[in-house]
Amino acid sequence: MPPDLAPLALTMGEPAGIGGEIAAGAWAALRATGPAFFLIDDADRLAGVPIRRIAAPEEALAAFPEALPVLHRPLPRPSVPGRLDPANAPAVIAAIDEAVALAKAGRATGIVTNPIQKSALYAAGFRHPGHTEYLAEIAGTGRPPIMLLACPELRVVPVTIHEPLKQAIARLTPELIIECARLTAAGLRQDFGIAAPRLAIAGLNPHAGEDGTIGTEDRDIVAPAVAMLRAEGIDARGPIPPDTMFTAKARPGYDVALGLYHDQALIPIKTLDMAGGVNVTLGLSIVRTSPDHGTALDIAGRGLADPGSLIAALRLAAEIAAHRRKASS
Ligand SMILES: NC(=O)C1=CN([C@@H]2O[C@H](COP(=O)(O)OP(=O)(O)OC[C@H]3O[C@@H](n4cnc5c(N)ncnc54)[C@H](O)[C@@H]3O)[C@@H](O)[C@H]2O)C=CC1
Ligand SMILES: NCC(=O)COP(=O)(O)O
Repeated sequence: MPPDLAPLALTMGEPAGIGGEIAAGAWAALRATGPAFFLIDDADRLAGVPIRRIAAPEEALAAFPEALPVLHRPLPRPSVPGRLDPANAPAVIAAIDEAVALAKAGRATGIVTNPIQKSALYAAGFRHPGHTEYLAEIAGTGRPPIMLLACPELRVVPVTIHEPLKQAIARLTPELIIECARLTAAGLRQDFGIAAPRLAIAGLNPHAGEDGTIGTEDRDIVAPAVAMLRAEGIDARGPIPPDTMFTAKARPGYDVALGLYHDQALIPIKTLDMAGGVNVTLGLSIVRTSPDHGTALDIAGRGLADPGSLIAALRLAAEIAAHRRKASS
């Protein structure tokens, strides 16, 4: 573990979910190798591993090999696994805000977010569909955020994110696809060190529309977007029939697959590697990753939660930070 690097900041996520358990599991897996991180959470609710309360992120590196460093932020009400409590929602959001502020100040190398229960935050007045959109507001660069999910065998980006499917399809335009593709290509260059990313863009309809005979969106929206991207030098292909673009044979042919809506992009990666998938927000001023799964309220507190995706998220955040450091040196 390089001694001079700031640690990563890990947020509490939904206190009734599995965030605390997987944070403990991730610490146990990474304590000897890093990357080092500290958790912003109520230290009193954490169990199973040694905990070290720290007063500042700068104390985390020394503590990390021996105990999980925690910036203690007491919850208004004790958390109960599986039971949502709206009184704790402000603390969940405050942990995200604090992690972002620390990353912006260079006191954290990046942020890794534990899953939030979106409906619980909406009920408490949170106005953003998820972290991705919230982070774009508080740590964005003026461009739309891109949600990329990555596992060793596949990267995917949904062009439209958290919105009803009907609305997502109605909103599809060549411009929307082009903007998403440009930002994705820039993100892969900056954060993954891929000099000339190859983009595969899914079709919308069965067989990518079969020459306009099974829906016209592929011909009229996706194909012009691909042509424009190619004209400006981006290695884009599509519209590709969505049912075959994720096969083992097809995947090595591209660096990222753009799905036109949330589930078109996320179902393949979660099916392929739920335990190893990582959610990354491209286009922020800070590094942000997250496990690919949600709060798992159904298993919270039962010792069943797999920390694999969080471990992968911590490792990937450190790798992305290293790419950014290299690019700026
Ligand atoms: N980045 C984030 O903050 C995310 C938050 N969510 C939120 O999570 C909440 C629940 O969403 P669901 O659709 O139920 O998805 P989920 O991922 O929480 O659960 C789906 C299934 O996978 C299992 N599972 C999830 N993570 C696991 C792990 N680490 N180990 C073992 N089993 C695991 C659960 O027990 C459940 O059976 C929603 O409010 C959703 O918005 C969902 C995805 C990402
Ligand atoms: N389905 C992925 C997801 O919900 C991720 O949301 P977030 O990272 O934007 O909170």
